[in-house]
Amino acid sequence: MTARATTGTTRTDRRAGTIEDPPAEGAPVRAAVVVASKHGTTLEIGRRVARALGADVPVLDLAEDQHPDLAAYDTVVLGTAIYAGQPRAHMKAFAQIADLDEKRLGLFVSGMVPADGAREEELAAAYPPALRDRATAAAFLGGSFQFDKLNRFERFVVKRVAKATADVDAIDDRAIDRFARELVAA
Ligand SMILES: Cc1cc2nc3c(=O)[nH]c(=O)nc-3n(C[C@H](O)[C@H](O)[C@H](O)COP(=O)(O)O)c2cc1C
Repeated sequence: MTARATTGTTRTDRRAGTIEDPPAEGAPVRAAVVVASKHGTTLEIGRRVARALGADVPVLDLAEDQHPDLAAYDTVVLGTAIYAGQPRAHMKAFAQIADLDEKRLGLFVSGMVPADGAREEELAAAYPPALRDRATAAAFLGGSFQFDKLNRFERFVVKRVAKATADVDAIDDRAIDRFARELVAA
């Protein structure tokens, strides 16, 4: 499996397990965003978070069994999509073993449950308690349905559960800005 590391837009594939091109020597950038996305929305949110944090913040789309080396970064953001109330399995696995003790930490989830729904529960369930307790910023940042990316079963679930029959963009840019500001203010 390869990983995709990007800075805001598109970069070429990267070697699994590392973020190549750490910040250039002397550059002020010390943050990285690691996401687990199935259909691309969490990756897009990760890119927006990265842009809000500054120039040249890399975004890594985590692949299965991947353990990116984050030693070069003092600030790390983890983001995962939520399916059936659960985070992506490979983010769950990575969050359990990643060495993030010394990092300023941001945690987010991408989902489409409505505002009066289980957002806090989904966020709370997505990451280990030890990470949640010491996260500087943690937030539900919205999501989207893009029907052309969903398989037949997923379309069925979305129509049935979310009552959506066409694309919905509910990425929460205000929450993204707030999240990034909280993270850097600490
Ligand atoms: C089959 C299916 C199940 C989903 N289940 C949930 C859910 O339980 N809670 C939620 O908040 N969002 C749920 N969503 C919405 C996704 O989390 C949302 O579309 C997200 O932005 C997808 O991110 P991705 O494109 O990075 O995979 C579901 C979407 C699909 C297609």
